[in-house]
Amino acid sequence: MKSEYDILVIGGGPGGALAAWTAAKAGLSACIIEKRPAIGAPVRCAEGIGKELLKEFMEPDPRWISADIQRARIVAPDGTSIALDEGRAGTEVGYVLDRKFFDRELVWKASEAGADVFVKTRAVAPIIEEGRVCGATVEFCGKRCAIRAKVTIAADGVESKFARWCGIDTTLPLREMMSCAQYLVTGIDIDPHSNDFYLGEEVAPQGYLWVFAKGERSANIGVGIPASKSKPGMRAKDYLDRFMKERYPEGRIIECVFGGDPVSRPLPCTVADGLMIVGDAARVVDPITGGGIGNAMITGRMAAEVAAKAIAAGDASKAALMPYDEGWRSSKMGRTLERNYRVKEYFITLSDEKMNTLARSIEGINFSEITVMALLKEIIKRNPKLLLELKHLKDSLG
Ligand SMILES: Cc1cc2nc3c(=O)[nH]c(=O)nc-3n(C[C@H](O)[C@H](O)[C@H](O)COP(=O)(O)OP(=O)(O)OC[C@H]3O[C@@H](n4cnc5c(N)ncnc54)[C@H](O)[C@@H]3O)c2cc1C
Repeated sequence: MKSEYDILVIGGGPGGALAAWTAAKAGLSACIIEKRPAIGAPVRCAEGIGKELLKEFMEPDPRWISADIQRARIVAPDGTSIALDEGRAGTEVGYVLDRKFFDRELVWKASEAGADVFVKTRAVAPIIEEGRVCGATVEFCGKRCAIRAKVTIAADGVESKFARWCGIDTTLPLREMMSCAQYLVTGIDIDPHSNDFYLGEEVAPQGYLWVFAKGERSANIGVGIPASKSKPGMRAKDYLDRFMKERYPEGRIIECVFGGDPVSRPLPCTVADGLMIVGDAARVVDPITGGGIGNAMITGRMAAEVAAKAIAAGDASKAALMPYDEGWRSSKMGRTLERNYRVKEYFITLSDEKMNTLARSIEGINFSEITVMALLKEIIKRNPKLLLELKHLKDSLG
């Protein structure tokens, strides 16, 4: 293990992999450390990703795609179903990945480009000198050593501690952390090309339940509810078990996933002297869908591009790294995150009755685009009084 790199990346998920891959392609020395013994496992994700977003990074490969999704269904509390069909529409449906292989592929690409990769290697503390982050103390097989870097990229996911250790306030109210439970289920009758979303107080209060096809007779079936709502007997797992019993009693559970998903605004600042924060650690997760794979990749790539320029100029100060923070915030991704946060804050206040009314108002419509925006515009068109309730969203809705 070398003790000095241009870029040290903490975490081998999609955000970290893209940061290291981009840095290595730019000719920088880069290293990823991952605390788990294997990249990509265990999976803590429903594995859905948009097609266009994925293609920005890689051509889809059947080795790491479990299902090609062509339809989506949103099911309101009273069973009213809004069908979205890719044949007639754009592409916010996409693929269901096999993240065990997908994450490995990304890290493999980083390694092929020249990045070093160390698994079972955990960052235990930052190295901070004169207020500047200069790398991390890492633990590997019980031994500790220092890895110094011109820029350290915290890509340590939802449980991120690194940024906090560097003095950044990363506290998150419980109501903005989704508590999730998911089963990989086989032996069930499903539409193998559909992703379904169920809403309502009975299935997932202030959250949603998903059935994401994983193949002909398999699906990721999961529930996310705000951690603040999770109480004995009303945890995400309880809602999931009830749904499974009612809908898929024949299903065989071959994998369980429990984890958190932030649905907050992103961190107020994602850079410091010598430090950049990407992916879930920066909380760039879509507050409506809870999706963060693509945004982790976008921020990972963008961080490394800015870091490369800063290193070339011999200046890795906060000011020199700031174009990363400004860049993603003003990008389409950053604007969508802000808009969807506001939309989510409104939608979690809706009663089941109101959700049913809104769903019924757009039932049977042929959408020309499958996007949150398209759905929202149609809902507003059919329920103009909503505009009063959504006054604060007017600017972002355009
Ligand atoms: C139940 C569930 C379902 C989800 N479904 C979807 C979905 O369908 N679509 C979607 O887009 N997103 C989904 N997400 C979110 C998605 O999983 C994340 O947004 C995505 O993985 C973020 O990538 P990342 O690289 O930022 O972090 P991660 O993928 O979490 O990677 C971070 C890595 O850092 C490592 N690490 C942490 N601390 C250290 C340390 N101190 N030292 C070394 N390594 C460390 C971790 O072990 C981990 O491997 C879901 C999340 C959950 C919980």
